[in-house]
Amino acid sequence: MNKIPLMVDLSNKTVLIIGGGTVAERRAKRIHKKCKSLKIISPDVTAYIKDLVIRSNVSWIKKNCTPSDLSKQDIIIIATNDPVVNQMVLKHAPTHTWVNASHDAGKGHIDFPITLERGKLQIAISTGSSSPLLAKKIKKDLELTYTSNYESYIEFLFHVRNLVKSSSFSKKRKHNILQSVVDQPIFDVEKQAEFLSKLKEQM
Ligand SMILES: C[C@@]1(CC(=O)O)C2=NC(=C\c3[nH]c(c(CCC(=O)O)c3CC(=O)O)Cc3[nH]c(c(CC(=O)O)c3CCC(=O)O)/C=C3\N/C(=C\2)[C@@H](CCC(=O)O)[C@]3(C)CC(=O)O)/[C@H]1CCC(=O)O
Ligand SMILES: NC(=O)c1ccc[n+]([C@@H]2O[C@H](COP(=O)([O-])OP(=O)(O)OC[C@H]3O[C@@H](n4cnc5c(N)ncnc54)[C@H](O)[C@@H]3O)[C@@H](O)[C@H]2O)c1
Repeated sequence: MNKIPLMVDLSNKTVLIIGGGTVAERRAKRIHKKCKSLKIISPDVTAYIKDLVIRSNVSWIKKNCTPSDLSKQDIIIIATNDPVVNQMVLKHAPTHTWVNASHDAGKGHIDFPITLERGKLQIAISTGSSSPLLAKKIKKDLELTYTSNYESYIEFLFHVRNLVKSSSFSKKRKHNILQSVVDQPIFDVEKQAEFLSKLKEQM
């Protein structure tokens, strides 16, 4: 296992998915709003992908993939059920392109770990392809700890941190405030607003 977790901005990246089945659909769902463009090459696609093509930046080229389709892409996701095609893409993908090999993760440069999202909080879980089902179970466990009220709490922490960073408080005081809102979490939205207005008064 040679991979490390990274947060990636795809907003100026072009993505190509080869295949239009279950895995392609999962990937398309996850990234279509985040990347510059998303192209899908496959003789057929799921109903969900067809709908995406109608209402978003996703395009579908209805054909079998060939080596000449692989140039000029920042990211290529291999998601066909044909081992010969999957192998062909691995062989012909340009060297600068990041490849996700959903049939055999070890052959690609990037994986799509399962994630738990609570607004700005994102927890990605990888078992290094040992057990995607364990990753799914761990997500379920974490959902019980990081409940939906973390979404507003994370937003609150974001505002506190920005205020503290822009303040002229001493380094020690800045640290104490940032530590206190982690040690004593405030989940109540009204109390969060009170905390922020008191903080502003002190600035
Ligand atoms: C958690 C979840 C999230 C998601 O995909 O969104 C996810 N796989 C899920 C399900 C699942 N995947 C597979 C099965 C069949 C049972 C089994 O094989 O165990 C099932 C079970 C099912 O379908 O219910 C087969 C499989 N998966 C990968 C390979 C290739 C390989 O292992 O090399 C093969 C063999 C393919 C083959 O045999 O041909 C690879 C990946 N799967 C990952 C994530 C990433 C690693 C996460 C980690 O490190 O733990 C990685 C690297 C992603 C990537 O491809 O970048 C998602 C839950 C979906 C949900 O929420 O319902
Ligand atoms: N990474 C994961 O999480 C994961 C999970 C399950 C399965 N898999 C693996 O991912 C691959 C896809 O699985 P799936 O469940 O989405 O399969 P699927 O059968 O639902 O879809 C396969 C798609 O590939 C298309 N295809 C076939 N030949 C093609 C070609 N020459 N060019 C372009 N497209 C072509 C088919 O038309 C179909 O749309 C398989 O290799 C499977 O073993 C990965």
